Order: sequence, then C-alpha cells, then structure tokens
Amino acid sequence: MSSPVSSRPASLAAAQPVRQGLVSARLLTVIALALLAAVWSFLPDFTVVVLCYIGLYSMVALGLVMLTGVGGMTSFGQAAFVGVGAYATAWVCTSPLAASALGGLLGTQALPWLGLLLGFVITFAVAWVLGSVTVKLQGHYLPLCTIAWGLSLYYLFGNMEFLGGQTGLTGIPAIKIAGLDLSSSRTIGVVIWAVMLQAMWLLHNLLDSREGRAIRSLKGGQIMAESMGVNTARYRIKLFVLAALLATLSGWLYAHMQRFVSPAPFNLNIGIEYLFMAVVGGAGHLWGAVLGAAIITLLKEKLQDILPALLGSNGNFETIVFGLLMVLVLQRFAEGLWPTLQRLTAGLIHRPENKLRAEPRPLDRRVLPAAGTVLLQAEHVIKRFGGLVANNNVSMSLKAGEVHALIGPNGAGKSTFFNMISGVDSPTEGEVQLMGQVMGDAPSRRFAALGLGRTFQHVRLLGQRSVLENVALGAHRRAHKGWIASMLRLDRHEEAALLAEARKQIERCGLGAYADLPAASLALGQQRIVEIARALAGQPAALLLDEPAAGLRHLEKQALADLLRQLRAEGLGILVVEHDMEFVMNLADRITVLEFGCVIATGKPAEIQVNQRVLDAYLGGGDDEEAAA
Ligand SMILES: Nc1ncnc2c1ncn2[C@@H]1O[C@H](COP(=O)(O)OP(=O)(O)OP(=O)(O)O)[C@@H](O)[C@H]1O
Repeated sequence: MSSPVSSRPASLAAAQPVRQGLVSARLLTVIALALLAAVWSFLPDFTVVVLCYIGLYSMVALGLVMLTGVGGMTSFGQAAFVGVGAYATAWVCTSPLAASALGGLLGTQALPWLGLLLGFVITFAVAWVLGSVTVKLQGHYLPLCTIAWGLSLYYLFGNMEFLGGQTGLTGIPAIKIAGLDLSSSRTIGVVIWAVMLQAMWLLHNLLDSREGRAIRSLKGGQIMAESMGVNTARYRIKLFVLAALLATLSGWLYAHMQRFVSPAPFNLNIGIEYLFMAVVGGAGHLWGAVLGAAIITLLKEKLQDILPALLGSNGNFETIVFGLLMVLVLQRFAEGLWPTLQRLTAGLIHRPENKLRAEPRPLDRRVLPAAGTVLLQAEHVIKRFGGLVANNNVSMSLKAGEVHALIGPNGAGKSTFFNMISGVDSPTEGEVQLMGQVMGDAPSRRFAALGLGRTFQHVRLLGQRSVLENVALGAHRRAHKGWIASMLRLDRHEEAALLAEARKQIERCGLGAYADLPAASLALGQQRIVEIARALAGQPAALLLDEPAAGLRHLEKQALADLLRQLRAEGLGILVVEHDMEFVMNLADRITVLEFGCVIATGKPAEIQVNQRVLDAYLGGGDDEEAAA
C-alpha cells in the first residue's frame, strides 16, 4: 500500500532533533555532581547553606514543574504545604505530649520520621480534598483555591498556641541516619541533594512512561485526553497531591536543617516565588526547577547585598527590582531559561534518546465483532442549545466492515452529532448505544474502553512531543502499569510494547520517517494522519474520523482512502464526517445527509448523488456543486 503522506513538511528543518554535541548531557551531569561531591567538604559554610536552600527550593519547584509545566495547572499554595511538612515534624518532635507518648514508645530518634509521616498524611488528605473539589472545575478555581489555602494556613500557623504562634517552635532535633547526626548544614545538605536528585530521577521515569504521556495529555485538553481513555480528573488530583507531597518533604528537611520554624517562610509571597522558580527555570523541564531555584535564590541574595549599598538606604528595594527582573525574564524567555540554555548548548552537549531494550509484553487485544454487526446506534437523537435544535431526531447506525459517511452543509449539525456519539456531549433526548450498551451521560473514556477511536476536526496533538509519543498515547488503555511502577521502571516491558505498537501504526499510516519528530513540525494534513494512527493504536472496533482528508493533496487522499479500505476489510466500522465529495463518493458504502439538524437522506453514494432533496439542499452551493459534478 502506498503511504498516505509522502511529502516532507515545510517546517522540518526547524524541527530536527537536537544536533549531536561533543559531550553527552548525562556524562556532564555525572561530572558536575561528582565535582560538587568532591569539593563539598571544602566549600565555605555560607555557600553550603545557599546550596541547601537551592536543593530545598528545587524540590518544591519540581512538584510545580509537574503540576504547571507538564499538567497545565497552577498552584500558589505550595509554601503552605512546605509549612505543613515543617510544622508537623516540629510539633511531633517538640510537643511534650507527642514526644512522651511516641518517643517513649519508639525512641526519640523515631520522632522526625513520625513527623514526616504526619506531614505526609495531613498533606495527602488536604491536597486530595482541595484537588477533588477544584480540579474538576476548569479555569481559575484551582489557583484561587490554592491562594485561599495558602493565606488561611499562614494565619493558622501564626495563631495556634500549640504551634508557637508568630514566634514559632524551637528546639527541633537533627535527623539521625544510621547513627550519623545530621546537625550541620554540610551533613544535611548531602541528604537534601540526594533526596532532590532521587525525586528528580523518579519524576523523570514517570514522565518517560505511559502514565507520563497521560499526564502530558492533560495539557492537550480534557476532550482529547478522555478520548484516549485517560481519567483526567483523577490524574489532575494525583498530580496535585504529588506536588504537595514534594513540598511537604522539602518542609520536613527544612525544619530539621533550621531546627526552628515560624510562619514567615510559608506565606503566600513565598508560594508565588516557588511558582516563579518553576516558570523562570522552564516549567516543562525537571532541570528547569533546579535552574529556577538557583537563579532566584542567588538573585535575591545578591540584590539584598548590592541594592542597599548602591542606594544608600534599606527599603525592601530588592523586592521591587526582583519583580521587574522577573517580568523581563518571562517576557524575553516565555518558555523559561532551561529550553534556551538547551538551544544555546546544542552544538556542545549531546542529549541521547533513551533506548528501551526490554522485550515487549503483549498488550490487551480486542476481539473485533463480525462484519455486519451494529457497533454504534443512534436512536432519535435530539440536541438543543437553548432554543436552537442542532440535531433533530437523528437516527443512524455504524456496522463492522463498512464506511459510513456523514455529510451536510456547514452548520447542518454534523459536529454536534459527532460529539453525541463520542461521549463529548450527551443528547437532550434520544439514545446512543455503543457495542449494544446504552451510553447515557458516559464520558468519552468509556466510549474508548468499549472500542471507539476518533480523530478531531481541529487537530489535537501534543505539538512538542514526538509523533511516536502522540500515537503511543492512543494505546493508553491497553496497558495497566501505574505511577509507582513507572517511577521505579517496573513498566519497561509494557512500555516497549506500547512504543512498538505505536511505531507499527505510524508505519502503517506511512509516517515512519517522521516518528521521532515533534508532531507540530508536520504539515496539517500529516497531523491528521497522526491522529488516525493514534486512534488505531487503541485497537478500536469503530473509528470516527472528523474531516480526515482536509489539507491532504490528491495523491495523499488516494493513499488515505486505500488505508481506510484496508481497515474496512479488516472489519472496522468507519464513520467519516467529510466535506470532500469526491473522496466520500469513492469510499463510502453508505451516506447519511444532514440539513438543519435533520436527516434528509440515507443511502448508497449512487443514490445520494441523484437524490433531488440532497441536490437542492446540499449540493446547491458553489464549491460542492462543482465537486459533485
Ligand atoms: N455549544 C453550542 N452552543 C450553541 N450552539 C451550538 C453549539 N454547538 C453548535 N451549535 C450550533 O448548532 C448548529 C450545528 O453546528 P455544527 O457545528 O454541529 O454544524 P456542522 O455541520 O458540524 O458545521 P461545520 O461543517 O461547519 O463543522 C450551528 O447552528 C451551531 O451554531
């Protein structure tokens, strides 16, 4: 079979993977960390303290990179979660009640660990509740809720007698690990950086997995992600909890480094600063968190020194200058500094792709229904938008082994109907059945689970991710490993299978040469084919294609038609919404015509072509008339 897409995209040159550099990024990281370890004992005390803070802030910023840069959500309340971690351990370690009850039982050395546990439990509960009530509501609710949370917790810390009020709590003991007392910045600093790097490794693994793709898909919009089988609300909540737990871990280490806690470091301003760190560093990049934390910590430090000397008086000038600098940086480097740094060093630093050598494990397979089985059935579907009836008593079916085209002039109600039969919206009246099941208000992911694959009228791909990753997302629900398994790299066999399946579908659609390029670098017509490959990776029984031929050249359309014929022969039921009459007439087995929301004709292409009502109503207008002729 010829390839649906053969021409090179115009923007390909700009989208080539990073050039080969002289040194590998991994080697450079190892050398930098080894150097830091070698000089650690000789660094001045002040430098060590600053590095400890950078490590602690990086941990919080890592959570925000995941939440904001990767998942597309915003939180101003991370400082409050840091406060929970710090105050929980401070209270457990210093309260006579807790210390005598728990310390007597488990020994005083266990108190910091119990403090950590308490911090995690409180954070988990609060973040889960906050997440549950806000993340389902899109837009500003989560940021506003985190501001309210950040403000209220700050005042709570300051007003609780048992937490020391505004004075705070002192006398927090140092952590002891294997008999080693981590009482100096130099010793606890090693733990801070080890924990931060470990967290980064786990998050890196998570992002490089099926679950990571699902997390990234949140940024592609709820409709797309749900259509791939991703439970978006659940992933949002989990991401919010993960970021909050990282902040709590940072707060725990902070309390045992400072040995003292008070409300000031956990106020809303600091919450905003954490967000700055993630965004300035490069919100979509884990190393961006470290870069952002380092730049902002050092910048504030220097401004505090330089400005009073320069201006001859103290007056919090550093806050004003800091704010202005942040605006400038964000205006100049909208994606953050890490991607810019990567671009500038592309000729020097080589970033090798991760090679996955695990043996693929078989993915879930669906037994396709026999040819002629009704896959999808819409019965008397009515959809009203206020007074407007967009679909009026529409009934139609899709059978296994057929191509059914839905056509109609602009505004006829095709997209509205497409939304009804794919779970994006539900009918005002009437019923949709998929695989014999009445769907009611079921979400798109339920449609995907039952065997429905779809593409979008306006292409919905993750433009910065590779074609391979985009297509692998389509196979999401055919595998099962969760977040922990992904973080610990226990998903490699499954991941190898998902990537192999994605590559197979990409090659089948004729895009093999583009698999490793960013999806956004392909021409629009090619991106539509990527969406088909993504739908096929889910091994659907019914395939809904929204204007698949739009933007394709003549030969590419022919190749696409060949692919769809082959899929039909394999037993898939394909519903095509399409404006290109030549494409439809040559391909479809049955055609349903909509006008003003009503079905005006159903039949074989030859019947539709001579149907007077269709000719009057639909083919009466300019371009389409020419196409039909
Ligand atoms: N969410 C909505 N709220 C109100 N009206 C809507 C909504 N969605 C669609 N409509 C209206 O319903 C009618 C049918 O629109 P629809 O997009 O389904 O048509 P279409 O056949 O897909 O058109 P096109 O070929 O241009 O995509 C139009 O009058 C449109 O303005």
